[in-house]
Amino acid sequence: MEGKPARLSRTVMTDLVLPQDTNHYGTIFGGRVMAYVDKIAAITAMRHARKPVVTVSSDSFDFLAPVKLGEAISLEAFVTYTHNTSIEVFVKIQSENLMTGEVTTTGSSYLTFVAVDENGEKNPVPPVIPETDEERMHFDTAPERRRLRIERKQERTRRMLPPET
Ligand SMILES: CC(=O)SCCNC(=O)CCNC(=O)[C@H](O)C(C)(C)COP(=O)(O)OP(=O)(O)OC[C@H]1O[C@@H](n2cnc3c(N)ncnc32)[C@H](O)[C@@H]1OP(=O)(O)O
Repeated sequence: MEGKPARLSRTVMTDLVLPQDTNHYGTIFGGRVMAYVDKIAAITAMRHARKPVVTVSSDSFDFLAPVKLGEAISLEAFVTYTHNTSIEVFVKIQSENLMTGEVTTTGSSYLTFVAVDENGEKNPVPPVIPETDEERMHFDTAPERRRLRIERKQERTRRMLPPET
């Protein structure tokens, strides 16, 4: 399958933080941010694969700074790595104080998707071609992240099994 540059699926999304998005501290709900992250990452993966995708994994999520009521939340996502049927997407989250223009990075995460066919069976994806220094950095470090995820999944699966008698 022919490779595709990461820039072709890069996705940007901005929204205004309204009262219904916030908790009683006047800052955005963590769950709302995670929903945005899953959505933008899924759009990016589908733009790359041009097939339906399902989320199989999300890496740990660090909330570095709150996003406040009345600020803009901006997310940027791009494909960092592909394997046979899986696509890794990096998402960066920033807030912007619309009065001052101050921009703060508030979090980031990697998500992994699997492309599926009409029966929900896994399906091959085109390789990604990194072009910028940032894309190459994420690409070069991806095999190690993939290895750790697979290890973590095996360990969790083992822990969910009933103890042997
Ligand atoms: C858009 C949405 O939000 S969908 C809703 C949430 N997501 C879902 O419901 C998905 C539920 N899961 C599934 O349906 C199945 O696990 C499937 C179809 C995705 C995969 O089925 P399986 O045949 O068991 O897949 P398998 O274990 O071979 O893994 C498929 C690929 O995913 C990768 N993978 C699987 N689990 C993980 C994980 N936890 N982390 C990272 N990669 C993973 C594998 O390495 C493999 O990659 P490769 O083909 O590129 O080498």
